[in-house]
Amino acid sequence: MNRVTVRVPAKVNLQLAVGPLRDDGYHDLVNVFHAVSIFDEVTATAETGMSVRVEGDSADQVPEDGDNLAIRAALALARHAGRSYGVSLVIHKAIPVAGGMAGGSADAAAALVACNELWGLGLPQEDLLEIAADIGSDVPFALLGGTAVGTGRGERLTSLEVSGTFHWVFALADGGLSTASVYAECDRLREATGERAAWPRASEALLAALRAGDAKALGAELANDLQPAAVMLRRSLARTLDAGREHGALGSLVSGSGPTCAFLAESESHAGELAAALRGAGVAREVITAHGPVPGPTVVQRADRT
Ligand SMILES: C[C@@](CO)(OP(=O)(O)O)[C@H](O)COP(=O)(O)OP(=O)(O)OC[C@H]1O[C@@H](n2ccc(N)nc2=O)[C@H](O)[C@@H]1O
Ligand SMILES: Nc1ncnc2c1ncn2[C@@H]1O[C@H](COP(=O)(O)OP(=O)(O)O)[C@@H](O)[C@H]1O
Repeated sequence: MNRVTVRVPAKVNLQLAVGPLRDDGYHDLVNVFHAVSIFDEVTATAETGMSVRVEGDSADQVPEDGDNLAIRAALALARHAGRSYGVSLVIHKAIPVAGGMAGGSADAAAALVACNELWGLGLPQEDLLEIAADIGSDVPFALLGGTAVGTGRGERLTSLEVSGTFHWVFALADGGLSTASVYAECDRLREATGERAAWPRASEALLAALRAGDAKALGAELANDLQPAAVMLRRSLARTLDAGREHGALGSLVSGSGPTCAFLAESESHAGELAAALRGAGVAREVITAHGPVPGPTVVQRADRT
């Protein structure tokens, strides 16, 4: 077998509590991650060198060199194994780029899973999680999927118990936002307003809503400390969020560092109606529906190269 294809989901953050800036330039977080049914696919084929090609939505905005997070993941795995393996990676993108839905982290996680299998390494999840944390704060969750709370810079994970399925609408924006700039804007706003960053804590009400599968209660608890910063950097998001509330979303928030906005619906049919209303309101480049939680990276095809 010399070709493996892995499907990997996007995430939305249900709670993102941002603590003070640390000496290493990161922030301590309570980050409740939730994997949703928008998927990239990464195909890894055995080759002598390392290469990456990107196809699909906004492929032109993704680097096809050593800056690509999937290639960085493959290199880190080869280094961990102590061998100079090669691989050609083809990424089919559907997750919005620089949209606060961790598409790059998802591709890195998919590359770890695909190359672990392609190269016959058989490394346990524990080792992959450690390699993942060195690539980016969101990459460990991208390996795990489902719903989980991340502490530290988001890399220390505990899976959460969730009942049922939640139905979401995502409003995709034109262009992305840089994660580092949004954290920096959050610090700037706090300094300007004299607000002291509290030590981040998980919301018990949010965790209870997840356990109970109670969409209404979850909608009321959605919270993102990066939202004011994302809205400050992209003023049009305020109108997008308002439109979701006006059209009956149970809860609305910016996903992570944005600019994608997420709206929680009561049911699959409500999500369809809400999506149609948001399209009609003209407040987004594109509006899509999805559900969560979904599992992390999944091998969808193993084949011999033809
Ligand atoms: C905000 C979140 C929410 O899940 O993701 P996105 O919404 O961008 O996808 C994450 O915290 C992003 O995680 P990730 O995109 O992996 O960030 P990293 O590559 O580790 O860091 C990029 C930059 O973000 C800032 N950063 C990141 C994580 C953290 N806990 N504190 C930070 O201050 C730092 O400035 C860092 O240099
Ligand atoms: N495989 C990849 N997919 C998407 N972006 C990538 C990838 N590898 C590197 N990047 C870079 O990472 C940046 C942030 O990507 P992404 O993970 O999509 O957004 P976010 O951090 O907002 O969730 C992009 O602007 C791009 O330059």
